[in-house]
Amino acid sequence: MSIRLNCLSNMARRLNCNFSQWSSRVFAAEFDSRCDPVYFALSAQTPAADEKQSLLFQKLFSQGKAFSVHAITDDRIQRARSYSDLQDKLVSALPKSCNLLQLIAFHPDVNNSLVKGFFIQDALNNAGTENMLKDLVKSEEFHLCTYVSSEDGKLWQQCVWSQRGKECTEVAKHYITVAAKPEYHPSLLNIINTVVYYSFEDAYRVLQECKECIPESKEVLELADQCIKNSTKGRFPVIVIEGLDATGKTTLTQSLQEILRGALLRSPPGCLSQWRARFDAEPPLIRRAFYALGNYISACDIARESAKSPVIVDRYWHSTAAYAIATEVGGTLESLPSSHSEVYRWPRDLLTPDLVVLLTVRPEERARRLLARGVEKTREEAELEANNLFRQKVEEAYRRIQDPACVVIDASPSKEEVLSEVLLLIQKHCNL
Ligand SMILES: Nc1ncnc2c1ncn2[C@@H]1O[C@H](COP(=O)(O)OP(=O)(O)O)[C@@H](O)[C@H]1O
Ligand SMILES: Nc1ccn([C@H]2C[C@H](O)[C@@H](COP(=O)(O)OP(=O)(O)O)O2)c(=O)n1
Repeated sequence: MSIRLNCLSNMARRLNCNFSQWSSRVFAAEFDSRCDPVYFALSAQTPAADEKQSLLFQKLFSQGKAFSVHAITDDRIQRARSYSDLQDKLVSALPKSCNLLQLIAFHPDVNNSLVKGFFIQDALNNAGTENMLKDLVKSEEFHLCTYVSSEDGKLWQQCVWSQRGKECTEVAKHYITVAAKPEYHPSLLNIINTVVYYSFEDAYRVLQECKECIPESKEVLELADQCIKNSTKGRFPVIVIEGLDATGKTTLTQSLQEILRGALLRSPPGCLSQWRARFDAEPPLIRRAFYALGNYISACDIARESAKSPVIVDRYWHSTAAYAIATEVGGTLESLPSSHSEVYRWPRDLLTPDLVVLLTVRPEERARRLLARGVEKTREEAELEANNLFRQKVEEAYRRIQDPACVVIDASPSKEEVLSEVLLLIQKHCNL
C-alpha cells in the first residue's frame, strides 16, 4: 500500500501539473507520513482539461469511491473533540475495504486556518459506506464531500453534502485542480497557541473554555490560580533533565538529588497526577494546554525550592513543546519547522532553568532498557517505538528549542559514566 501511495505524491511533483492559484482553501491528502501529501484546491470555474491532472485525480478519487469528512463548528474545543470522536467512529465502523487517510484543509500562510478531517477511499464502493457517512452528517457537526468525474473522466468535482430537513442534500459542487506544494508543511499553521502555548494566559484560556465539557478543568484551573505568576528562581541552580522515555531520567535525577542534596521535582507536578489520564484522552489542543499549565504550577515549586537548595527537574517545557510539535507535524524530519522558527522559543513568563540536559540513547539500547524494565507502555510510547520517525522528530525538536537550549548527552554508557558527565556539566554551567 505505501508503495502505491508513495508513487502518487511523487507523481504529483513529477508531473509538474498546472497549479491552481491559492485563492481558496487548499486540501492536502496525507497518504503516508514519510512522503508529501497530495495538494488540491477548488475552483468555481471549469478548469482546462489537463491529462496529467486527470490521471492523478483518477488514482486519488476513483479507487472505488472517495469521500471526505470534517468537523465544521467554529468552536475550537468542540471542533477538536468532534474530530477525535469522528476518528474513533470511522475506525470502528468503516468496512475493511476502506482506506482511511488524513485530509487537512487550510489557507496557505494563514495561522490557525487548518481544519483536520479524513479522506476515505472505499475500494468496493459499498452502498453501506456512503449511507454510514451520510448518517454522520446528520449531526450537523460535519461536512461530507464526495468526488465525481465528468463523463470523459477528465475533470473532477467535489460535492458537499449537508442535512436539509430529513434529506441529505448536495449543497455545493466545485471543480478540483492540483495545488502547488506550500513552502512549509501546513501543519505548522496550527502549532502556536493550538498545541504549543507561549504564555500562562493562553493555556489557561483553553481549559476555561473546557469547563462545561470537561468538569475536571475547573480543578486544574483552581490549582493554576494558586500559582504565583512570573515566579522567579532562588539563588540555587535549577537543572532540568529531558529525554525520551527510558533514556535514564529517573535514574539520573535520583542520583543528582542525593549528590547535590537538592530537591527533586517533576512536571507535570504530583498534584496533577490524578487528572493526567483524563487529559491524555483529550485532543492535542486540550491535552497540551494541561501540560503547559503543569509547567507553570511546577515553576512555583521550583521557585520556592531553589531558594533553599539546588533543584533537579524531571521533564519541563522542552518535553511539552517537543512532543507537541513532533506529533502535530506530519511528514518527515524535513517537515519540522526550521531551526530558527518562533515555535522553538521559550515562553517569556515561564521560570528559566540554569541548565537543561537532554539524554539521548541509541534506539537499540533504548529498546533494550524498555524491555528490561518490562512496564506497560503508554500509547504514545508504544507509538514512539513503532515509529522511529516520530522518535527522531521529538529528539530533533528538543534540540531546536532555544533560550535555554539543551545540552545533549549520550546516555548510552553506564549509569556512573552518565552521572559523572552530567556532574561536570553542572560544575561548568552552574558554578557548583
Ligand atoms: N546509563 C544506563 N545504563 C544502563 N541502564 C540504564 C542507564 N540508565 C538507566 N538505565 C535503566 O534503564 C531503564 C530506564 O531508566 P529510567 O531512569 O527509568 O528512564 P526514564 O525515567 O527516562 O524513563 C531502567 O531500568 C534503568 O535502570
Ligand atoms: N512537562 C511535560 C512532561 C510530559 N509531557 C508529555 C509529553 C509526552 O506526551 C508525555 C511523556 O510522558 P511519559 O509518561 O511517557 O513520561 P515519563 O518518561 O514516564 O516521565 O507527557 C509534557 O507535555 N510536558
